[in-house]
Amino acid sequence: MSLLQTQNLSLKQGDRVLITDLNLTIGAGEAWIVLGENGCGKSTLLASLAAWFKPSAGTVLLGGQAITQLAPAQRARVMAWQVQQDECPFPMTVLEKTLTGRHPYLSRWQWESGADVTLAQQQLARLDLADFGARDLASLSGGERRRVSLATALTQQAPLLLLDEPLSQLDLRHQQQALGVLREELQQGRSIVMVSHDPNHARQFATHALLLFGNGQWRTGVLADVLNAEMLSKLYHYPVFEMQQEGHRWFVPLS
Ligand SMILES: Nc1ncnc2c1ncn2[C@@H]1O[C@H](COP(=O)(O)OP(=O)(O)OP(=O)(O)O)[C@@H](O)[C@H]1O
Repeated sequence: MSLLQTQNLSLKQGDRVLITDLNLTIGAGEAWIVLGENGCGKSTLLASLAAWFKPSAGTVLLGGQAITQLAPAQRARVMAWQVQQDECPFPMTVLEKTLTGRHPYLSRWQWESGADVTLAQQQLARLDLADFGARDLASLSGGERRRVSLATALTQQAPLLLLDEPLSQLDLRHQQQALGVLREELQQGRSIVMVSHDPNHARQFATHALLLFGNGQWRTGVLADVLNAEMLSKLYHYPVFEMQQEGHRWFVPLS
């Protein structure tokens, strides 16, 4: 059975049609990269997969059940959603923020356990944030805060990760580190849907791609079938060419 499925999902923002009749099936262990121009609907799609944004038509099934019929805590035990802008209105330490990833497993007045704290600290350490636990979240740089938000999603230990530009604001080394962490998550059987603005990230972790053209049209499939220079040129309305080196493919914009 698929982990997440959309059936004829259509999304609009105001009068603008973003996605029409999307049929997507995400299985265990699959890694999807979602690509498309600014404003084409990537975040809106993730929000609808997380039952936060109401589609204009169609359904989202999580573990075979309509997502709207699952309670928020039930959904959150299956799916962790890292949003694009993760502003926190309250003063909070990095560890407190990361521990919110355990909230789907706690009852109303229950405190996090020692095991929860250890798990959160482990996720911080995987993203080079071992010494940041006591820091005020508001004092962090943009890239550091982005990594805390990814660590929070990882702490949720959900089978499916919906990640909205998790690598944005990360420097080159931390991007590679985060991609390594995501590959480890895949090896453990988790599934990932990741929005990115760099088609070259696909090569490093993805099995499948979803291309959104911003006018209702979309394309899905295994990476080799969907990702090529012609398709990316069409997607970005800009000429892209493909370079091959040591068996790897790279997509480069023509300048
Ligand atoms: N509340 C709203 N009312 C009207 N239009 C909206 C609203 N929220 C978003 N939009 C528009 O919907 C479109 C899709 O937005 P979305 O955030 O999903 O794009 P995106 O593909 O994630 O973009 P980016 O790459 O810039 O993050 C954009 O044109 C945006 O301006």
